[in-house]
Amino acid sequence: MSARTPITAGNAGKGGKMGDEALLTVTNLCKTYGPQLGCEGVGFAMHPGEVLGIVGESGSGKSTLLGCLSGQLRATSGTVVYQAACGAVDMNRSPEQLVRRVSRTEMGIVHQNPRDGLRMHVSAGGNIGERLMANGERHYGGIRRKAMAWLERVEIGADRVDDIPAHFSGGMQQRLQIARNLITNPRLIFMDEPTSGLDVSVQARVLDIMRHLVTQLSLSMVIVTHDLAVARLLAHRLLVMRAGRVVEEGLTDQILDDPQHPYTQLLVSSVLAH
Ligand SMILES: Nc1ncnc2c1ncn2[C@@H]1O[C@H](COP(=O)(O)OP(=O)(O)OP(=O)(O)O)[C@@H](O)[C@H]1O
Repeated sequence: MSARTPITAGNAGKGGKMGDEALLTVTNLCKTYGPQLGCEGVGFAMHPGEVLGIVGESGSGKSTLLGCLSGQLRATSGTVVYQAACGAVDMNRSPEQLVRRVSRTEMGIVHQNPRDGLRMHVSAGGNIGERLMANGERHYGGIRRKAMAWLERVEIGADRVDDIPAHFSGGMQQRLQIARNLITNPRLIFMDEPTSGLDVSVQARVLDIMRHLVTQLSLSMVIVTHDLAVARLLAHRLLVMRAGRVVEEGLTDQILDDPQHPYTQLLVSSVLAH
């Protein structure tokens, strides 16, 4: 693997403010599906306030890695230790109930397909509000007010609060997913190709909103994308994956401006050629 400048508090660029203690520490992570390799030998540490991009071609293991990091998939071996408010939690070995609780209260997941992250026939307000209820809020009026404020924050009019996501455009559905995930003040957000199904102009708006929210809320984020422009815009640091392994990692601008690994060079040059 080609490794460069380790990320530290202070060299983040892109306005990131990072804490010293790792939020996520991944060691020798491996996931297989029967005989099929998902990912192997993955290790890195991620700090609070950091945006980590995972890039690579289709089938390189990006979604598998994201699934293991977020506790949605159990790894075959290795560890993913998340520094939760209650202490360190191994997302792969801790009891499922604890992993689910930490995931619900401290993490958020924005899926590539809004159908995986939204209830399409529940109102927009209901989609956002149920996250607050799951975390113990019971005051209906307060939940509705907060839901409407978050709709405005992601540039969906508060007057759409009673509409169902099935009646929203693709860009609105992704912005609703973002609101649903951020309303509970998570510390760590996972995004799996959040803009890949959208038109370029719609993508730009969603990315702009994400960029502002990440900065405003000092969020930590892991974003999977095959789009290097998205990675350049949002990520402080990149992991480049190929055939299940991380082949290069480093600060985003360094990797994209001066790729060291032949595979990364190919990836970058194929984008420049378009
Ligand atoms: N449920 C599964 N059962 C069997 N093999 C799987 C499963 N999920 C993923 N794989 C395999 O694991 C490898 C990595 O797949 P993964 O979906 O993580 O890649 P990816 O980089 O996210 O691809 P894409 O960009 O196309 O979503 C592939 O060879 C894939 O076929």
